[in-house]
Amino acid sequence: MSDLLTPYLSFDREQWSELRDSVPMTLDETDLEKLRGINEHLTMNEVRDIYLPLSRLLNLYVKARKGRTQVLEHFLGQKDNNVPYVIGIAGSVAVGKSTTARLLKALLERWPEHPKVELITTDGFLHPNKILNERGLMKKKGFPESYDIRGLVQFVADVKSGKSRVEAPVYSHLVYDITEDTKVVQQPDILIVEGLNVLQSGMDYPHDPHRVFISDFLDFSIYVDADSELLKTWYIERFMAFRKGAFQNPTSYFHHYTKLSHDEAVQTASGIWEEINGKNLEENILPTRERAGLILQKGTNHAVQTVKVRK
Ligand SMILES: Nc1ncnc2c1ncn2[C@@H]1O[C@H](COP(=O)(O)OP(=O)(O)O)[C@@H](O)[C@H]1O
Ligand SMILES: CC(C)(COP(=O)(O)O)[C@@H](O)C(=O)NCCC(=O)O
Repeated sequence: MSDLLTPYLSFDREQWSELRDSVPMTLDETDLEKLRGINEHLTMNEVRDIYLPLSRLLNLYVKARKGRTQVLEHFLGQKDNNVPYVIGIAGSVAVGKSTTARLLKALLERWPEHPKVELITTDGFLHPNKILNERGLMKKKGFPESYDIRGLVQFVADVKSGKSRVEAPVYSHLVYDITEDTKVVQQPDILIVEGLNVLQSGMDYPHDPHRVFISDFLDFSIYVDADSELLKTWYIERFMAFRKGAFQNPTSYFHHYTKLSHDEAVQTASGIWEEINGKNLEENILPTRERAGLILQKGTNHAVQTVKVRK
């Protein structure tokens, strides 16, 4: 496609990082400590060059949306309704959605216009293992049929409609199932919804067609992208790190993986990637990429190489 015909403006790393000159914010030591806590592998260069300009752009979008809402409220003679601004973050398993979401939360809540930023992950809306087992879907976690998509859409719709208190179920990667916990969202200034399915539509759910999608309630969306070979490597690396950490816990669903040799464990992770997550990427996630308002394209070491912004 010629550049003129693409709906995106494309910035290479250098061009994008130059936009940080217009970011009237620096990071102090407390901020840096907080950001380091999000992910030890995250480099501060990456935060400064890529995510600070991104938080600035988002801040401008939030303010513009607020202005538009105020026009409507003025027209209707209403007071400020405090409707949250909703940002969706999509992309493959292991691309870094969760890290991106937590980082953006930390950066966005530093802006005085929107100090209260909440984060929700769509895995809370996976069906519990009991249902997945009954339906023969245990090896389809993350595929459209593994989610209570109506519950998820209703949740986002409730938050966006300004409801004062909305609850979501919580998934645990450790027990590999839905827990008894709930996540309560109470009228934040910004809600970040992170999950591989946030840009999917009714077409992606032929078993349960629905007319209202998550995207109907998103004010902005980001797709985090990388080549599938890299994604597979990152998935295996994370699996190996979990093996040394969380899987050691005897209550972990994957505790038995700690008994495998190094090579067997790599084989296992590679198999899960091929059979489940890589397949889901090709079939159900990658086709939604061009629905995003902004695409972050990562290269080796998670360094963002290109940023594409919808015109
Ligand atoms: N910006 C980053 N820099 C370095 N490592 C990262 C970055 N983002 C993610 N990672 C690493 O990549 C892996 C996947 O990240 P995660 O946020 O858990 O992905 P997802 O939520 O998409 O499954 C993790 O091991 C994480 O530490
Ligand atoms: C829970 C997930 C489906 C991701 O869900 P999301 O938060 O993106 O909705 C995924 O991390 C997962 O567990 N996939 C199943 C195969 C595996 O164990 O990696």
